[in-house]
Amino acid sequence: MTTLELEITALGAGGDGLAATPDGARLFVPGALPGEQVRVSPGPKRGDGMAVVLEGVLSPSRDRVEPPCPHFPRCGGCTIQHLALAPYAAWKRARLAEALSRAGFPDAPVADTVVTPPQTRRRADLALRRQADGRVLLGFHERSAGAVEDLSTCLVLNPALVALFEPLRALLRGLRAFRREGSAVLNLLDTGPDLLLRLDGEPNAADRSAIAAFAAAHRIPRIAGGTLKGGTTETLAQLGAVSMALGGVPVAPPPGAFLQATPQGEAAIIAAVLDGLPRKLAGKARIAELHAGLGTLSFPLAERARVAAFEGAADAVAALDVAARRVGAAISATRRDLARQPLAPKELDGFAALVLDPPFAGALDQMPALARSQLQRIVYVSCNPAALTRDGKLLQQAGWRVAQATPIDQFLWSTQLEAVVSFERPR
Ligand SMILES: C[S@@+](CC[C@H](N)C(=O)[O-])C[C@H]1O[C@@H](n2cnc3c(N)ncnc32)[C@H](O)[C@@H]1O
Repeated sequence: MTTLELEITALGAGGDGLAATPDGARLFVPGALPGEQVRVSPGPKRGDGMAVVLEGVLSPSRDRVEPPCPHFPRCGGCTIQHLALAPYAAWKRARLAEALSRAGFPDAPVADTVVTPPQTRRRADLALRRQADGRVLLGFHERSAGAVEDLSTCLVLNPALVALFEPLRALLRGLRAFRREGSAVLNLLDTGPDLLLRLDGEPNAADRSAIAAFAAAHRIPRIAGGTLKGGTTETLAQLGAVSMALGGVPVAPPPGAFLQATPQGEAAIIAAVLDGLPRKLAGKARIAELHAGLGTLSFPLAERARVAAFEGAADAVAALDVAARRVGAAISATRRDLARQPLAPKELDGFAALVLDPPFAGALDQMPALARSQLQRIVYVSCNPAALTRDGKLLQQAGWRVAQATPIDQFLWSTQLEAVVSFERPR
């Protein structure tokens, strides 16, 4: 094929337009929208078809809009800025309906998508790269290849974090600890930005004083350091306490801690989780919460029942435990690796409901026990439709049904999709 004209029939899960060649081969057309007539040229082969290059849009969709960010479409942070918000939200809703349908729930009631506004993301994991000439690139990985898109701005992140881009580049330029590769986790807490720099070298005394001066100049209470491999972190500068209110309770997040990406997304998730619980909970009702993190859901849940919270990360569970004890919240926080040691069906007896919020991989190891348990309600917070399909199918096979499902778009203009799905066991 040299160039080809074809019609886009759908928007795929990866945000590419989908089309078929006259002989039926599947084509992925980045940047194209359903209903558009486009001209394409050959691109790389993919396992499930061929990615092609969009040469021109011959008849644009009415849903096409001008992408607002100068870094679009190179930056991997956003994939779908060229689609108007209403069809974008409908596409995300349809993806959740499809994920549940594949799990065996074709008639699941799926609410409209909760879309979060631009400039509200309070957490970013940025890639850092030093060029041969010493220049520092800071941004998200580009969609193609492993390059880093050097960001001058970002329309999804909170401006308080964007304001740190240029000063952070200047700091990194001078650090001996930063040789070629690194990453910066930027969390915006109630006490201000909280930074975790993962670099490929050891900070020396000059690095440490430059980092401390940077923290003071930009009112950053804490900057922590770590290696690219992950693992333990070290406080490099601490000018004050760090704190984040979760369900109204102040918690001290460890460096680089998981936070729900936006305050609006967090509020929508909490509302959907609480709404997914049984209508009536007895005074002494107990709720099991898996993958509790710092307690984003635990504290709101503790307003309704006693919460047995389980979490794998030692520093997160310690922060949750300290905060819960300080305010006397009805939460018992236990460290447990739920992949290696899932809760057994017997341990689940007596809970009025269970809430789980697993990482991207889902909760495959935990699902068989949940399916077989005596539980009547499971509220599943998902950040991966494929894992939700796989895990939901196990519940479907055990006779569970979907009571309600809410898509939540915390990562505006991306292909990511979060959802809160309430499963109930028919009596
Ligand atoms: C999507 S986050 C949700 C955290 C929390 N519910 C919140 O809303 O902030 C997933 C959580 O699962 C935890 N996690 C990941 N793997 C785990 C495992 N094998 N066992 C227990 N917890 C795990 C992570 O540490 C993280 O806190």
